[in-house]
Amino acid sequence: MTNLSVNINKIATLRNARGENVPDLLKVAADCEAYGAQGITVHPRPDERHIRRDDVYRLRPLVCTEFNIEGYPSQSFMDLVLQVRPTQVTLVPDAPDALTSSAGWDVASNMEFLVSVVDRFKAEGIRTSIFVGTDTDNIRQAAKTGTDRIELYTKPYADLYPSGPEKAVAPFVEAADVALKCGLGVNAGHDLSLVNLEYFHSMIPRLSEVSIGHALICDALYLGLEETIHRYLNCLK
Ligand SMILES: CC(=O)[C@@H](O)[C@H](O)COP(=O)(O)O
Ligand SMILES: NCC(=O)COP(=O)(O)O
Repeated sequence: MTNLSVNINKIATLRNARGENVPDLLKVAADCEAYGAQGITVHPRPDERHIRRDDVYRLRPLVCTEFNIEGYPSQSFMDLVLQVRPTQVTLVPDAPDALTSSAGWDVASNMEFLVSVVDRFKAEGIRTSIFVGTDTDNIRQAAKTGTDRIELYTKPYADLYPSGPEKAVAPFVEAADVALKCGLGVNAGHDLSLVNLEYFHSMIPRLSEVSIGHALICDALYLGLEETIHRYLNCLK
């Protein structure tokens, strides 16, 4: 079964626009779970452009599905995660000023660092996931870190999908196959949408989780949050 984890970053973006509490991030998270989402994802970036550290603390007691925190493992980020103890932490190689995540880790070049971070989180019982591209040698290196899972960066798939779904998904099918054979769980995310998700899942049915935010929240502006979440869940059946 592939879990849908709703990334609520963009709810925080809208909330921050007026400096008050509308929309209420915690209510949206609870509603996403009530509508069937199997997880909530947040990406507290250093500049707190959307999700703030305080949001992460306030969300923790409320999230009753899987709580996934994404970010670059700076000391500040690690301290936050170790205090909050989510279900899963997803390690992302983003620079502090990155507009959004735009690449996975070069694992071999960061092996010692990633091993130490993975060890620290796993010692506290927090599931680990490393954000990577589809390069299969890099995925084999990721397995050597001891991480529980990888998360496949799916923007390249989303970009190519309109011009050729089969060509777009092929590297991801191979990458997932290699990861699973290495004993890794496989998550996926970034720019997945109602346009491209069902095909992606049909070609990689053993995905553990997709984390989806930007497109889902945009869809909800037209369809409503409950209907939108139901449509995304239907893509994962
Ligand atoms: C790792 C990943 O792909 C998502 O966390 C993405 O980076 C969302 O971040 P923004 O919502 O800040 O674009
Ligand atoms: N890990 C991907 C994520 O959490 C959401 O990415 P996006 O759907 O906002 O592109």
